[in-house]
Amino acid sequence: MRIDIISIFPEYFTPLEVSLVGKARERGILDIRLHQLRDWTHDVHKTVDDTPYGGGPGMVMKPEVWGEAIDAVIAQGGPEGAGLPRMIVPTPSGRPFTQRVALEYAREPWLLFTPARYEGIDARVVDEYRSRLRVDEVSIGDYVLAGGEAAVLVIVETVARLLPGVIGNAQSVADDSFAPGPMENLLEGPVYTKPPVWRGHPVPEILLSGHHARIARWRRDQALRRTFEMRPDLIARLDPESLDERDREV
Ligand SMILES: O=C(OCc1ccccc1)c1cn[nH]c1
Repeated sequence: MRIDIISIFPEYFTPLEVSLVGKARERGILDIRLHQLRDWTHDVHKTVDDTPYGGGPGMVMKPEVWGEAIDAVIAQGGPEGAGLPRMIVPTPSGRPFTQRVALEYAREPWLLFTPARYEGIDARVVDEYRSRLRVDEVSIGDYVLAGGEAAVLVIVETVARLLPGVIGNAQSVADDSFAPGPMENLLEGPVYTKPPVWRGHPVPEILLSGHHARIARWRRDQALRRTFEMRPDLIARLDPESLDERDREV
C-alpha cells in the first residue's frame, strides 16, 4: 500500500518510522511519503491560510496551495494499476471512522491524506476533487484537534495493523472488538497473563481450566457485560440474531 501525506508539519509523522508501521515500511508492505504543503506556496512567507469569508474567528487554509499540492502528488502516479488515490480528509464534521471503515481502507492500493490546520480547508478543495477522486471526510471522534495530523496517525496505525503480514497473528485481528462478525459491536473483556496470582489478585479460574468451549463462553459473557456497562449505545446495535439464549441471560 502507498500512502501520501501532505502537511505543514511533516515532522509530526516521525512516529510512523517506528514500531509496527516502521517495520511494515522496512518490509515494503507500506510505502509512506511525506510532503511539505508550503513547498507549493509562491510568496516569501509561504502563506497557507487567510481570513474566512463571512468573518468569524480563526483562519482558513487557502485552496490554491492545496490544489497545487494534491495535483503534484497525483501526478507522481501511484502503484501499478492503482489509478487515482482515495483522498482522506480528517475533520470533526466527517463521517465516523470505525473499524469497518478501516477495513475498507486496508483494501486500497493508494491513500492520500490531507490533514487540515486552523479552521479547516476552503470547502472548494473537497468539491474540486470529488469530481476526480473518491474523497472521504472522516472524524475520529467528537472533539476538535488543533490539526488533522494526529487523526492521520490514528487512521494509518489502525489500517496498517489490518494489512496482511503486519500483525504476526492474523487471528488476533479477526477477533478484534468491532471487527465484522460475532465480535462486532462488542467490547473486549479483561485479559490476563502470568503470574496466576498477583498481589493477592487471582486470574479467573476458568481461564486456567483448559476447557476451550467454556473459556470462549466466559469471554463472550465478559464482552457482553463490559459492553452493557461501558457502551450501552452499542447494545442497541447488536443484531438480536447474533445473540443466543445464553447471551440473553447475561
Ligand atoms: O480536529 C479534527 O481534525 C482537524 C480539524 C480539521 C478541520 C477543522 C478543525 C480541525 C478531528 C476531530 N475528529 N476527527 C478529526
